[in-house]
Amino acid sequence: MRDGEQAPGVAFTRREKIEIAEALAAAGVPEIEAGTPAMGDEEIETLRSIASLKLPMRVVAWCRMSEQDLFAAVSAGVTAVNLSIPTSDRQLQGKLGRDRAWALEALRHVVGLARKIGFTVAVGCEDASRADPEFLCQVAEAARDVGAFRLRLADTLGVLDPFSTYALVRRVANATDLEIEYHAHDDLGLATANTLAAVTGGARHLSVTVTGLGERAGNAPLEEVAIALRQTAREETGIDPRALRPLAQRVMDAAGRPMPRTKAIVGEDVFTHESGIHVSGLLKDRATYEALNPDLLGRKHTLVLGKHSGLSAVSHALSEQGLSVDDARGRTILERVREYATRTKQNVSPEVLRRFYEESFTEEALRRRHLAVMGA
Ligand SMILES: CC(=O)SCCNC(=O)CCNC(=O)[C@H](O)C(C)(C)COP(=O)(O)OP(=O)(O)OC[C@H]1O[C@@H](n2cnc3c(N)ncnc32)[C@H](O)[C@@H]1OP(=O)(O)O
Ligand SMILES: O=C(O)CCC(=O)C(=O)O
Repeated sequence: MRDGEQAPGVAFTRREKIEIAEALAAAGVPEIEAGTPAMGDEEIETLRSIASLKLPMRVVAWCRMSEQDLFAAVSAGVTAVNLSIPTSDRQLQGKLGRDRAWALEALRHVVGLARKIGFTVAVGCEDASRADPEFLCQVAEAARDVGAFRLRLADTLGVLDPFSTYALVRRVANATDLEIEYHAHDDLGLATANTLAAVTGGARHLSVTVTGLGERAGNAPLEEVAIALRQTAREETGIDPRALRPLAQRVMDAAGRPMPRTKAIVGEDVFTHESGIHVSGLLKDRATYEALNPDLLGRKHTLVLGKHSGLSAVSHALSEQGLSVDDARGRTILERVREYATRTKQNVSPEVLRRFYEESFTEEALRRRHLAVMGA
């Protein structure tokens, strides 16, 4: 809810954030980063409202590594904070005019203070992907010494690939007994792959956003990570797969963005089949073209008719209307299906298919008469 709402032009109302928090909890999400108290009174009140719901999840406030942000989190009534510090020299120097020694000192001071106040504290390593891994290990050691429970490694600019993610996470995870979180960005389209690589490297906490909504190209999508972990690594996340699509739609509505039809796991078309070869295979044995069982997500396969359909698809669609055709008539109808799909750029509805079926008799009669005239 924090990085997701950083997507350009996305701005949730308090009511929307509360409803999204409730939906996330209902879906089994164990933790939300619900907002940034430093943004001011409205955000603080929203965080306070979410925290007061006492949902079965940890509600975290995102803060810079500063006393000021920490006190804003106190006003927000949350019990957990992510205290973020730039960790690359580029960012430390370029945006703060600081160095590594300052970062370690600020971390010890602010995390120590947060622990005294009673917060559960995670430390966010901004731009960890461009940081010296040795320095990240020092950050981990300092964070652990002053009572943080987790270290977040953020690929803030989305520059890593799965191999470099694995190496980075492994290196830091081996050097600390803090729990490791990985926070991916999708600038290279690798956020989900990198997040899975981070798990293999030792991360047990994953920053994700619904549909991958987030800063610039966004983050790793919750739905992709949850289902990919289950399918490829046999890791259960506790997320209810059936909740993912309604959740994604709710968030897209609040974000004022259309859901891409091809969006993995939750998009309209991801279990829709048009190509003749696929449809023919599915009709014989659905396992031929099914990697992910749609039942898991409360969804089902849909067969549609279009430019790439074959005879099996046409015969099947007609049989669903109680109609049957021989191959010759089926192929006549298939020609019309292809022509229609190309001309209208739409699939053929059952009503249009029925019309093609009915008209195929007239066409045949006309063709017969034409042949008879030619013969005469
Ligand atoms: C990678 C990420 O996603 S980081 C999270 C990004 N999230 C946001 O920016 C949340 C929305 N932001 C805001 O509402 C505002 O930027 C605020 C309230 C946080 C700060 O607003 P302003 O006081 O007006 O500052 P402004 O936005 O101009 O600049 C950000 C300041 O934070 C400082 N800063 C950035 N990161 C850190 C950090 N980890 N620790 C301490 N200070 C930091 C910058 O140096 C800059 O301060 P400066 O102007 O003294 O150099
Ligand atoms: O430092 C953090 O908590 C991560 C912040 C973030 O969103 C990022 O670096 O992309």
